[in-house]
Formats: sequence, C-alpha cells, structure tokens
Amino acid sequence: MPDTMIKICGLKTPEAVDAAVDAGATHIGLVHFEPSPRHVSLNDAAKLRRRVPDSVKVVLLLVNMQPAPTGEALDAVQPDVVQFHGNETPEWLALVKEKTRYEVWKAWGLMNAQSLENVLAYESKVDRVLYDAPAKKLPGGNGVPLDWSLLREYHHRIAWGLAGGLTPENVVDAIRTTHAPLVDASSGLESAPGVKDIDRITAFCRAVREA
Ligand SMILES: O=C(O)c1ccccc1NCC(=O)[C@H](O)[C@H](O)COP(=O)(O)O
Repeated sequence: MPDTMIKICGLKTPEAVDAAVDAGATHIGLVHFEPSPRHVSLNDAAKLRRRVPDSVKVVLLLVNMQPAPTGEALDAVQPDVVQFHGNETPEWLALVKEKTRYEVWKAWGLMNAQSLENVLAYESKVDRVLYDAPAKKLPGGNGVPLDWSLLREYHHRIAWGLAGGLTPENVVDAIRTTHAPLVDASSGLESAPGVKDIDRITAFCRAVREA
C-alpha cells in the first residue's frame, strides 16, 4: 500500500511551512478566505508558495470566488492544486480543470451515505474529492471529525482524501478505519486558532507514517 499522503492546511508563516515540509508533508494548504483565522493574502500566499520545494505540492484554498478573482488568485499564487471549499458547481470546476494546468480538488461535507452518492456529480470533473465534516461556522477548518464508518469498505470512483478534526491522536485510527490515501489536518495542529504548533505538525506526520 503506497504511503499515505499528508496535507497540512492553514499555514500562515514561513516557520510553519518549513516545519510541515521538514516533517514530511506531501501537500501544504494556504487558505485565502478572509473570515478564516488561517486566511493569508494573495501576496503572502505567493511568498509562502515560493519557499516550498518542488517535491511538495502547494494547495490554494478558495471558497465561492467568482471566475475573475479566481483567475487572479491562481495567477498570483501559482499553486499546484486549487481546492474549492464552497458550493462550486461541477460545471465550473470542470471548466477550471479543462482551461488551466492546476489540479482541481473539491471539498465535500460528508453527512451520510446519500452525500456519498451526491458527490458523484463531480466524477471526471475534478482530480480529487476531499471529504470533510459538514460546514459549520466556517466552510472548513472546524476541527470536527466526520463519521469515518461511512467510508469503511466504500468503493471510491473518484480519487479522494480525508479531512475533518484529524489530530496526531486520532489519525492512525482514521487511516485504519478508512484506508484514506491522503489525510488533511488544520485546527487539530494548532495552539490557538490559526497558530500552528510545530510539535503537533511533526507528531501528526510521524503518526501517519506509523499507521
Ligand atoms: O482552515 C480553514 O480555516 C478553512 C476555512 C474555510 C474553508 C476551508 C478551510 N480549511 C480547509 C481545509 O482543507 C481544512 O484542512 C479542513 O477543513 C480540515 O480542517 P480541520 O477540521 O480544522 O482539520
């Protein structure tokens, strides 16, 4: 079984980015969504992006942006992946995938078996679906686990990843329950909203490798 990919999301500082890269993250996430405590400006995201080695993918995270600002954000940051974390339609994401060079991910709030069926509207329109807990005060980054049993023995038709309330303490169980090929964590690796804890980033990556 290939190693589980690791996305550390909501990074705002060079120190946190460097720590995630050094700890073995395969993806680092930059949130451009002003209501989030992890929001980074496009200028800061571009600076952080430039310090990431080619071996690690940079994911720019957007929420319900219109086409023109989406293009401006992608041009400014030049990520490897764009993750849409709002109510973006399959048609819009298929257009982004067709017209740009970016890997396209769709975050999907997983509530029940029906929501697992509903996400199939994005099949062949995105590169990966990131299953997360349903939106709460924020569309994501809420620190709430989803029901992993929904994914036990599920036959996935779209490349996927697991997010939602993952921590160094629960990620081994999450991987063993779901066999997620990628895990994503944000608030569970923080000492305060938006403040990443370097030791927790390191512990999370170590736990994933031991799963
Ligand atoms: O992280 C945020 O603040 C955020 C805000 C708005 C939309 C998405 C956001 N995060 C996206 C992610 O991919 C998070 O890593 C994911 O939702 C898991 O977050 P957490 O439950 O805090 O680990």
